[in-house]
Amino acid sequence: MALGSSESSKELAQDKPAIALVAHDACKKDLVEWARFNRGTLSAFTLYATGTTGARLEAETGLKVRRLLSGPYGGDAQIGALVSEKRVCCLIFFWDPLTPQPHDVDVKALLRLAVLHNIPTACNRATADFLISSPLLKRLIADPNG
Ligand SMILES: O=C(CO)COP(=O)(O)O
Repeated sequence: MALGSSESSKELAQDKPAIALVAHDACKKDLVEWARFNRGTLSAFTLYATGTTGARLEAETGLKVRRLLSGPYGGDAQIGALVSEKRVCCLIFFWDPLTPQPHDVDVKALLRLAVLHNIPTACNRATADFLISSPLLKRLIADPNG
């Protein structure tokens, strides 16, 4: 998979569980704030994000992010593939309920795949708080393959 950010091969080889992070433009500030607040926990995971979301997360939180394509250019579809292969344990997707998106079909497909493959998904900050503080997530950090 083509990744946008440069990481050492050592980091790529680490067997950490992975989380996917995505936010529409109106929600990016909220996601960045949430990620900054949860920086410690998130650093235990490999983080994937769509292009612009990932760039903001890296710049504003210091977290390392594997950046995929921007959402409207296929990033949601790439996250959908990770979800379908169960390569991410959670999806944090702050989607904008007030603005039409040119790639709405991709957004819908991603959310459908997350439900289909039973991937825990947070679409707002309150749910993301529950997810990130779940004991199940802590168990996954301790045993990524468990
Ligand atoms: O459009 C998106 C999700 O549908 C997000 O894409 P960006 O992170 O590239 O803005």
